[in-house]
Amino acid sequence: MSTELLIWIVVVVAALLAVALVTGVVLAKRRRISLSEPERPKPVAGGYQAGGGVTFAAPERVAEPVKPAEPGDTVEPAARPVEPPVEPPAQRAAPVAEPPPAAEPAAPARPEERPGTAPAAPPAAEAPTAPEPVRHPVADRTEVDGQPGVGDDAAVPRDSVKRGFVEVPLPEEASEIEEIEPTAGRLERLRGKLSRSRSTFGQGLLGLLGAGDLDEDSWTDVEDTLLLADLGANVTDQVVAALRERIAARGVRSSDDARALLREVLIGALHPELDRAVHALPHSGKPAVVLVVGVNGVGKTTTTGKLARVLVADGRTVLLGAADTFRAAAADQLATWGSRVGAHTVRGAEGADPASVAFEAVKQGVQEGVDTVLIDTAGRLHTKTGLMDELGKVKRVVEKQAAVDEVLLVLDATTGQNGLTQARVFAEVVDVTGIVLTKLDGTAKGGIVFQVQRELGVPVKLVGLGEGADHLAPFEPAAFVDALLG
Ligand SMILES: Nc1nc2c(ncn2[C@@H]2O[C@H](COP(=O)(O)OP(=O)(O)OP(=O)(O)O)[C@@H](O)[C@H]2O)c(=O)[nH]1
Repeated sequence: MSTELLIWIVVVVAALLAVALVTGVVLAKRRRISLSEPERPKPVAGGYQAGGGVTFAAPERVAEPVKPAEPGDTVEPAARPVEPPVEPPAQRAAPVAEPPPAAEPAAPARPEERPGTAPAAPPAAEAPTAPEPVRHPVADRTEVDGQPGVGDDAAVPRDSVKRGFVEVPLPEEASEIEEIEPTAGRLERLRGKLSRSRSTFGQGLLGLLGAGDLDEDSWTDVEDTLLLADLGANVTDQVVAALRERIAARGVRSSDDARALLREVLIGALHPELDRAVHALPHSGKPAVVLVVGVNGVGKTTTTGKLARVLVADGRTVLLGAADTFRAAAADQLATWGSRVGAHTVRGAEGADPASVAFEAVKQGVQEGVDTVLIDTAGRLHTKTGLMDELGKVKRVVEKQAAVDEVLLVLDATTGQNGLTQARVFAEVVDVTGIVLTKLDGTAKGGIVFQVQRELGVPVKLVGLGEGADHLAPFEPAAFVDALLG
């Protein structure tokens, strides 16, 4: 081989090596670029199984672009202008910035006028006339047969003058943020709390079905047991029909057979396929907004606090909005829950416009970049129109800042049919996306879960099983039925 040929071979090999080297560097760079894609601080789409056991999700839909906050945003064009503030009660006055006197209607209580407060709901363009300030009859608790009234049954006038948003100090911070019990398997762990339901419902049915041949009288007893446990006529018919059909097809020879069959039918009646994720994850660069609605006393504030704990335990940041301005203690209660988990609470003065507090809460939530804003609302309105007006306004005003992802209707399981009546009223006025059934520990009528879901066509997502801070569990049909059957 000539020297010249050797030189050519060396040159060609060197050139090939150089090309390979350059290609390698380019590919490596490309790979680095795709790797260094700006990391999202938090997942913004799709759901995930929370380590805590409650499933949280961001909504599937792409949130519609929301309008930036503009002057006049807190009040719809047709809505009443922000009215002059009422003097706060003396006992609450301490560090609360004094609102301007009612005699100056053109200067409603606006947060930007207070030192250290971000601008909130600006007043409507038109200056309101000066109506006589009227106090909310806070002491009035509307009761119907011992139950809180709703819709036309409630009697609290809402035409009183509303005060604007007022920043007040939070109750003393808890000395240290509390340890939060993991929520995985909570329903199982709280199984004992359902014992009253269990004895009436599960054990009674198992006794009847496991007793051998069932005659018409036995089926009537099965029906009665289901009705007594508050399953309601429709669900009872459905469950009995399914049991009769399957027993005829397969027969029941042992108590294990009876248990397996009953379990299968009851789980089916709870529609395990429904999406029970709580839509509380941020999306489109904004916090998720969860409205908690329901009549007074059902456990809205407690549930909001417990839910904040679950989210915080799951590594989320939460801001609470105390839009239940009807009762000052409700805001104190919520702020205390917040301080226990390190969540900030935005609140207004007693009797303030709930929509302005909700607006301010979501605004601050967006500014602070929190994951979730939980808004506790009031449910004391004297007519269905009043309820619709107020909840509709809260929702509309909030949506100027960020989409409302979840409307959780809180129902007290111990109120039976009254709870269902409330549920129907709320479902008519606001688009309920999930139900929280509280006080299941205090009733022998766990069957209300079946009825509520069927009536509203909305899944029960969470259940309250006690007054304890961690007594809120995700609703899982199979675990619930197992708890009932013992
Ligand atoms: N046993 C039991 N009690 C509960 C549960 N959830 C809430 N409670 C209690 O129910 C009572 C009322 O709860 P709140 O959270 O104040 O109810 P609310 O709906 O916010 O009431 P208002 O602010 O008056 O509208 C409190 O004593 C709670 O401790 C539960 O799951 N089980």
